[in-house]
Amino acid sequence: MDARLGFSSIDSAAHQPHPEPVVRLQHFTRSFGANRIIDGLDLEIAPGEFIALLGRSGSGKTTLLRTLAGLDDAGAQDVEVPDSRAVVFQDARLLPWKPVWKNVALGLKGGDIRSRAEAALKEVGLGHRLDAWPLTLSGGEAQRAALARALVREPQLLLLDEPFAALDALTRYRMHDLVLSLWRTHKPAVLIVTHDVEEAIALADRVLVLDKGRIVAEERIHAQRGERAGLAGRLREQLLSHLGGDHHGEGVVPFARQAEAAE
Ligand SMILES: Nc1ncnc2c1ncn2[C@@H]1O[C@H](COP(=O)(O)OP(=O)(O)OP(=O)(O)O)[C@@H](O)[C@H]1O
Repeated sequence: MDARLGFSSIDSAAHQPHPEPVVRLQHFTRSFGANRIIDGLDLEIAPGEFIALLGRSGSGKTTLLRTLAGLDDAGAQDVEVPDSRAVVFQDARLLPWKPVWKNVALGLKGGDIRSRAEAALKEVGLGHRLDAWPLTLSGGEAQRAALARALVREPQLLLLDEPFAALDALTRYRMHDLVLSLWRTHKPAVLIVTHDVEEAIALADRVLVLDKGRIVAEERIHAQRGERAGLAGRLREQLLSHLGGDHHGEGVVPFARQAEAAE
């Protein structure tokens, strides 16, 4: 580990204890016709771990997320995931004919559904919009409602597919704070798909870079989230180099080793 920068290659993390993973993919492959979109991918996610998945357009991020979400039946037999999962997409996907609280309560079973939905909406800062119609919400509010709808189910795995991509920068930063606070409270494992390297660095315990359906780089970030601004520059450059690079099946390249070689 590079103590100055607060991040390390996956090699140095090998000595840490490994709790039983909530997600396990072993040599997972998914093709559409002749196109292999996910190519022999190995992935384990620990309980409560926060993972960011970066990758260029078409690298297979959404295909992987849909697989983990159970939205893609093909190959599902090779995929170990928890039963309790929830997904938040780039668009909030609220039903416009139901008030916000009913959107959050949709599909809930058991007693006092309204108060559970209400508590979730208060937690995301929407306690004052319980009876509002979805079309009257701002983009940020709609995503808050989508987060409430996901978390009211107390998922073990929360999947976020570019959830803040359509928001302005300030709203996005607020959503980052909100997601981190919800994550600390509810402790799901999280996988966020994003194009935004800063977002990945700000949020994740571990950043993966996907290219042509393979993980070509992997980075653990140890620094406290409030102290990440300083390491963003160098890590950002390294992650960007993997997003723009041509990998030809080299496998995972630990950044720290590359950094050492460069010094
Ligand atoms: N149902 C499908 N049928 C055929 N091809 C598909 C299907 N779903 C995805 N693909 C193809 O798989 C490839 C990867 O798509 P995917 O949406 O996973 O990429 P992505 O990394 O999420 O891209 P983006 O960042 O642009 O959303 C693309 O070439 C896409 O056209």
